[in-house]
Amino acid sequence: MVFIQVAVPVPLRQLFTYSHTDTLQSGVRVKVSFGPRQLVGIVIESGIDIDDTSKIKAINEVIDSVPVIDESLRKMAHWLWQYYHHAPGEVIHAMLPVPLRKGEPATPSPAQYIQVTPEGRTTDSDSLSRAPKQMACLEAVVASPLIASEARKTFSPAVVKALIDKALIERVDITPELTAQAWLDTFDIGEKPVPDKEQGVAIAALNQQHGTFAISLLEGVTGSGKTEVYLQSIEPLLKAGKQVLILVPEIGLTPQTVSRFEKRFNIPVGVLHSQLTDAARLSVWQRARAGELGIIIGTRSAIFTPLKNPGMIIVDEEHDESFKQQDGLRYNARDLAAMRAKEHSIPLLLGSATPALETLNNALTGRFAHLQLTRRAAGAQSTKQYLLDARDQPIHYGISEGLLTIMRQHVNAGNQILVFVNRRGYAPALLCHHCGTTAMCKRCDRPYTVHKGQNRLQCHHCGATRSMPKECEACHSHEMVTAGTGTEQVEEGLMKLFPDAKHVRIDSDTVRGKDKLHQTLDAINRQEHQILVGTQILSKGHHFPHVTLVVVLDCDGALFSADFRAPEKLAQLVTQLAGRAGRASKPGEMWLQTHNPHHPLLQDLVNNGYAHFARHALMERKASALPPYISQFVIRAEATESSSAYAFLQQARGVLLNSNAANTSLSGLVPQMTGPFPCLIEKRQGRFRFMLVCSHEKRAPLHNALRLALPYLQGLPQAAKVRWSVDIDPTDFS
Ligand SMILES: Nc1ncnc2c1ncn2[C@@H]1O[C@H](COP(=O)(O)OP(=O)(O)OP(=O)(O)O)[C@@H](O)[C@H]1O
Ligand SMILES: [Zn+2]
Repeated sequence: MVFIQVAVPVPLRQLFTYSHTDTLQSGVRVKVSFGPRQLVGIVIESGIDIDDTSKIKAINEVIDSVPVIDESLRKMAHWLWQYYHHAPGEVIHAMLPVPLRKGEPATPSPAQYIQVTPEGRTTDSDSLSRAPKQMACLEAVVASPLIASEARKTFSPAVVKALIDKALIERVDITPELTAQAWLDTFDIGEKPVPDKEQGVAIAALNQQHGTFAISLLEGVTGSGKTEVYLQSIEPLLKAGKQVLILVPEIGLTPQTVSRFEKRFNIPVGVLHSQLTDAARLSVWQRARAGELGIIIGTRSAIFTPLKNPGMIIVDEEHDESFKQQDGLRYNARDLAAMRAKEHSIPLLLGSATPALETLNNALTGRFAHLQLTRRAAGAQSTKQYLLDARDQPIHYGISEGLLTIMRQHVNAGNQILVFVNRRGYAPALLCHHCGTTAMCKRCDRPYTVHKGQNRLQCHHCGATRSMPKECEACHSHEMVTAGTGTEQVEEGLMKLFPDAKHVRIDSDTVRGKDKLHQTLDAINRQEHQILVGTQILSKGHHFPHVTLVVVLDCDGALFSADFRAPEKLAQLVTQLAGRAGRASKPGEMWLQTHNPHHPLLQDLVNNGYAHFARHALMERKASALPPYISQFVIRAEATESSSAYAFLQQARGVLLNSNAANTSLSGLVPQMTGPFPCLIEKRQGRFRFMLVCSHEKRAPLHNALRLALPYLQGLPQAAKVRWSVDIDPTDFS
């Protein structure tokens, strides 16, 4: 009898012991009984010693003969549950594609193909001369078997059926064979520009790092040719049969990036994002694991993709918030990428025009290599930035008259303009003109956003919608008015102000799904639209060669946020938006409309640019003892009674003080705590939300304090009444 430690997918911060007749390899999946349920777990260690064996249950079934999680990923899993203080079983499940979590086979299953029959092989295809489609299909199948569904799509189901009826082709189940380094069959280096001096320096530096662990920040202004540096620095790796994993923030970015990589190297690229089916994700996982794919491009969770011959990891737009998961296992894929690169002894490249302050600090202190591209590629000029003082100006649909004049100049010159609005919908509130009562989402205590096109109200915190009220709930007056401006209203206004210009709105209401976004972006670049109105989506890495003006209608809200990261986020957004203008031959400009034209942040950003702002912001963080100069974690609690959430965190505060004081004589190990105080969004979906922020100048004692406290937190009397969670290195305080 062998005792085996298994990670079981339950929200408990521990491993569980089961028995088996033989030792099992670490990383294979097993089915085990857990209470009344049967769950799929992962073997962590075989042959452990335990004292009391009386209650140990046997493993019900061993699923894999080969581990689904290799040693390097196992080490990463271990690091994840230690560092994020998360349940091991949940960590491992998060790392696996969904079908594998359910216990389905890890190797490719047979798929239906069509192949040529002996009769078909000897048939003279001229005999089909009167059926050219059948002839083409037969010729293709003779060359190599085709996946049945794809053959039906290419040649039509009728053609396939006709050939089957004539017994020239037949259906067979074939298990796809995966071949390592299969991409080398077609690998070819397409046309590429000659790198400029700075790109050349960066590429040479990266070439030196092959086969060793190193982290580099590629800090390159928008349009400076960062992607070109990625392409040229991975070229020798791919040629040598090494795989490259590239993380990108948004799904909208993926199509453009993917085709650029595919075209350059004439190889298939594995794509991973949340809109794929489970089966498609599994297929990429299998092909990457077998070493068949040379390039894998994906969003956050792609960092868990197994690689047979890893050569390099790239995180593009590394500052992007989407790399941090904000629920469940709250990991940061950028930090994980560093762990993985270290484990595989390969380089990690972080690229951004607006690096996160954490990353920039690592580069400035020499922990990361610092590569810089200070000029735009191919002679494009940088975008000039200006502040537009909106005070005392008439405002139409959120646009001041001064701004309108500038917009007219660009529109009349036949150029495209991009209008950024920070919220979707028509207006962020609906109120009664008579008594002033605002239509509120009761579950979130927040005003509903007006969506005029749908004639509905929607809560942007919980997603709840309701029909547009005809009268005020409080006084029954029929005069309802909107307050504030969203994309829908700005679009409506622009239609009136610029009746001859074609416009398009881009926000999550108008572009659902990546295909719609992709089509819209293509239409923009074919100049089918002249005025683009939209939200954050527009800021994400798109190449708009015809845009010469970017306007930001309202950035004042972010200037006074309680979140210490708000200035950094605003500066990144503004700089990325500015980066969409003047990317080709025509110069671009950006105007920020504000009621605070003398605000130091805006002045610094507009006059000195992000690079200067960021270095200055780092000094401020240091002076105020904020990350990256200290470490933080947050305990959040939510409950239907606000007193329960508050009381739980009060008790948690006590535990953190006492358990650490009891366990150590050094009072310096007790974290500094602020709170409990309400989250920036105080209530969501009927639950009141509070947080306790814990900080310490050193990471190790901070994590140690949490480790000591966690078992007590689970047992607190209030713990059963609240939903609570721990967030390590939090980035979002909403
Ligand atoms: N050395 C070069 N010579 C000529 N053209 C180049 C060169 N490097 C890049 N380009 C071109 O310049 C444009 C911008 O380059 P690229 O997309 O690589 O920049 P980027 O820094 O990744 O952009 P962003 O971060 O703003 O999305 C592209 O059209 C690219 O083909
Ligand atoms: Zn709500």
